[in-house]
Amino acid sequence: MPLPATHPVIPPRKVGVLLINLGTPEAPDVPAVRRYLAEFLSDPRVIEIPRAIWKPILHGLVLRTRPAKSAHAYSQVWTEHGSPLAAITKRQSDALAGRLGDEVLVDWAMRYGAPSIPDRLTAMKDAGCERILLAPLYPQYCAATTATANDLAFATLAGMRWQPALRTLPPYHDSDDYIGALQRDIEAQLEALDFEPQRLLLSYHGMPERTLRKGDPYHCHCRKTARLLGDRLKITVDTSFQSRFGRDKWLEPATDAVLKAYPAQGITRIAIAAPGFSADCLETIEELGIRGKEEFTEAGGRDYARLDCLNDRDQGMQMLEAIVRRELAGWIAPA
Ligand SMILES: C=CC1=C(C)c2cc3[nH]c(cc4nc(cc5[nH]c(cc1n2)c(C)c5CCC(=O)O)C(CCC(=O)O)=C4C)c(C)c3C=C
Ligand SMILES: [Fe+2]
Ligand SMILES: [Fe+2]
Repeated sequence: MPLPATHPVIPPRKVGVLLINLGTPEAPDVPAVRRYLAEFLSDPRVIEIPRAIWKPILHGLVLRTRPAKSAHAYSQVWTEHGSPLAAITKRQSDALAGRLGDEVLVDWAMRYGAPSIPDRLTAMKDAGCERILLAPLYPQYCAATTATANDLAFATLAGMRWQPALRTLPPYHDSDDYIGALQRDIEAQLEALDFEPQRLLLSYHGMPERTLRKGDPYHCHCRKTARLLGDRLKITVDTSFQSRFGRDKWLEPATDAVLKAYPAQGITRIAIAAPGFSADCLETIEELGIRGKEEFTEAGGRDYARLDCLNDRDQGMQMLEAIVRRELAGWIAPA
C-alpha cells in the first residue's frame, strides 16, 4: 500500500562512526582563540571548581590574558589546511571511511568549536544512521576528555524524537592494536634519526592531581601504556605530564622539569613522543617541538627529536580500523 503523501521520508538504514577530538580555534587570532577558550574552560568536566569561584577568574583574568599568548602559539603551528588537530582528524575520518566501505558512514566532530557534536550527530541520524559508535579519540580515559564528549552526545540525543542506538569506544590504552602500532611507528621514527637517543620521553597531557584521588583512571592508564610500550621498545622509556594550567598541583613529573634535569644527569640526546594524543596539535608541535627543545638545549642538551603522533599514517589507521571494527561487532559484517 503506498504511504500517505504526508508520511516523512525514511532514508535507508545505516551504521555510523563519529570520531571525536577535543577542538581547536577556527583561526590563530585573539577573538577566535578567546571564543574557543571560553567554551572549553567553561566546561565543569574540565575545570572542577565551583562555578561561583571559577566564573569571575575565567572572565576577569584568564580570557583577558591567555588568548593573546595562545593565539601567538597557534600562529606558529597553523597550516594551509587550518589547525593541525582539525586537519588531521578530518584525514583520519576520510581514511577510516575508505577502510570501512559503504556499509558505514564515518564522520568527525570536535567537543569544542566546529564541526560540533550536535551538528554531526543530527546529520548522521538524518542520513539514516540508526546505530552510531561514538569514538572519542583518547586512548587513556579521562573525565575531562572522554566523558565530556560522551555527555554532549547523550545531551544531543535527549532532544531527538527518534534516537539512534549508541555505543561508545572504550579506552584503548592497553590494547594490543594500540601498543603494537605505537611500537612499530616509534621504532621507524627512531631508526630515521641522525643520532642515537639515550632516552625516549613519553609525555602525556597533565591533569590536576586531585582528579586521581577522586577516582579518574587517567594516571593509571598513562602509566600502563608507558609500561607496555617500554617492555617492547629497546630504548629506556621515561614518563612525564605536560601543559600544566593554573596553580593547583598537577600530575608529576612535569615534562619541562624532566627536560631541564636530563643534561645534568648526562642525558644529552633524547627523543620525545606523545602517545596520548591521536593527532598532532598545539600541545605536541609547539609545546614539545619548539618550547621543549629550547628548554632541553638551554639546560645543556645536544640532540632532541620530537616524534610525530600516529595521525593518519598506516600504523595509526590500521589500529583505528581494528578497534572500531571490534566495537561494531554485530552491527556490521566481519571484515
Ligand atoms: C584545566 C585545564 C585543562 C585540562 C584539565 C586539560 C586536559 C586535557 N587536554 C587534552 C588535550 C588537549 N588540550 C589542548 C589544548 C589546551 N588544553 C588546555 C587546558 C586543559 N586541558 C588549554 C587552555 C588548551 C588550549 C591551548 C592553550 O591555551 O594552552 C589540545 C590542543 C588543541 C589544539 O587546538 O591543538 C589538546 C589535544 C587532554 C588529552 C586532556 C586530559 C587528559
Ligand atoms: Fe588540554
Ligand atoms: Fe595511577
